[in-house]
Amino acid sequence: MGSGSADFRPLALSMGEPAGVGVELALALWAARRREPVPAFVALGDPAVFADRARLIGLDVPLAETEPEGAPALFGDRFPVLPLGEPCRAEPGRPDPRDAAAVVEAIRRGVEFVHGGRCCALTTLPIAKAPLLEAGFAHPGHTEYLGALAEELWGQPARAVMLLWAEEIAVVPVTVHVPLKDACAALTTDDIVETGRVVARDLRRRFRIEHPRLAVAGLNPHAGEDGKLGSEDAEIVAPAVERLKAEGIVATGPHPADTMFHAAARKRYDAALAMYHDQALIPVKTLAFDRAVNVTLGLPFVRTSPDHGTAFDIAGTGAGNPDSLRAALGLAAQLAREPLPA
Ligand SMILES: NC(=O)C1=CN([C@@H]2O[C@H](COP(=O)(O)OP(=O)(O)OC[C@H]3O[C@@H](n4cnc5c(N)ncnc54)[C@H](O)[C@@H]3O)[C@@H](O)[C@H]2O)C=CC1
Ligand SMILES: NCC(=O)COP(=O)(O)O
Repeated sequence: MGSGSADFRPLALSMGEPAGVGVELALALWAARRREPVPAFVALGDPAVFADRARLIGLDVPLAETEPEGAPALFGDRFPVLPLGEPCRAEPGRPDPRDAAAVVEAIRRGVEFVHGGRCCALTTLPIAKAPLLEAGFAHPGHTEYLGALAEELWGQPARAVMLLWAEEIAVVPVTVHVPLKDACAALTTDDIVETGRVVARDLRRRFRIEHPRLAVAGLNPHAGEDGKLGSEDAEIVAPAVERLKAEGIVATGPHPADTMFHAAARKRYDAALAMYHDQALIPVKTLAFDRAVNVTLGLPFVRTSPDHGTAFDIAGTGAGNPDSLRAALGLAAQLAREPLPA
């Protein structure tokens, strides 16, 4: 199915939050694989979570426990799953912080499989941040954790950057999982420049855009209105744009964020750099909620995710739309196939 021939390494698919919608979206995509092929993956997590959810939503999905190497050949007939961690306790829609270790383990093992050449890339099912943080997890999201894992396993510094990508829009938040008041206070010229460098490099290397055009948003209304509505645009953002340009990166801004995302404006850039999480994610989720993919740039491997979260309100109903996960799996397989230019 898709790349489900035995010649291909599978994608690693981490279980995500076992109470969330991700589990059933993966099952639904597998169940529909003959109509709409998906790249072969191996799900990493508690097999009972997948089996119970399939039963609950009325899908006939035979599971097969396997190591990654066995997944491509199995994929046509069985849903491949590699058991990890302890049995999970969550019920659909009701997360249990005692599952945190298993959730984190699935992500870590996925990265290890990619590092070891046993999987071609990682796609993550959504996690809920609160139960993980409650259980003592040290990172506010996958992005930050993946940066730390990359440094640990590859032994080189990694600046993990969140890109939300769809055909019609691509956005990058410079500050990510940070409370808004702290994001404003923490924003620095260096952060914008370093993020811009990663985006320009990876759009070129991974997305094959030869001269990526970056549009940098201002922080304040009307990008500060000549300093009358805040000084950060002139003092922090504008110097970052100048530094990126001086390095030969095509960058413009600071642009008033409210007028950067309409159709004509989006034609002028390949990615928008936003100064905080919602400035980036509101436009992409408004325009392309069921298609957009979260891609982590700046890593020595490919990681994608659907753009949405755990959707506890519909978990266990079978009503979730799997299209963003389908796009995430497809993009991961596509990016992993492309050899990286120097
Ligand atoms: N990549 C990840 O791990 C992500 C995790 N999250 C986490 O998810 C949790 C819930 O976040 P929310 O802000 O509520 O966002 P959410 O995306 O989980 O849900 C927002 C709304 O969209 C709907 N929705 C989401 N995915 C859907 C799908 N596939 N089909 C149909 N409807 C869908 C939900 O039912 C809900 O009404 C939080 O803990 C958040 O941290 C959020 C975004 C990404
Ligand atoms: N809102 C996007 C999001 O929270 C996803 O973050 P991550 O877990 O992929 O870092």
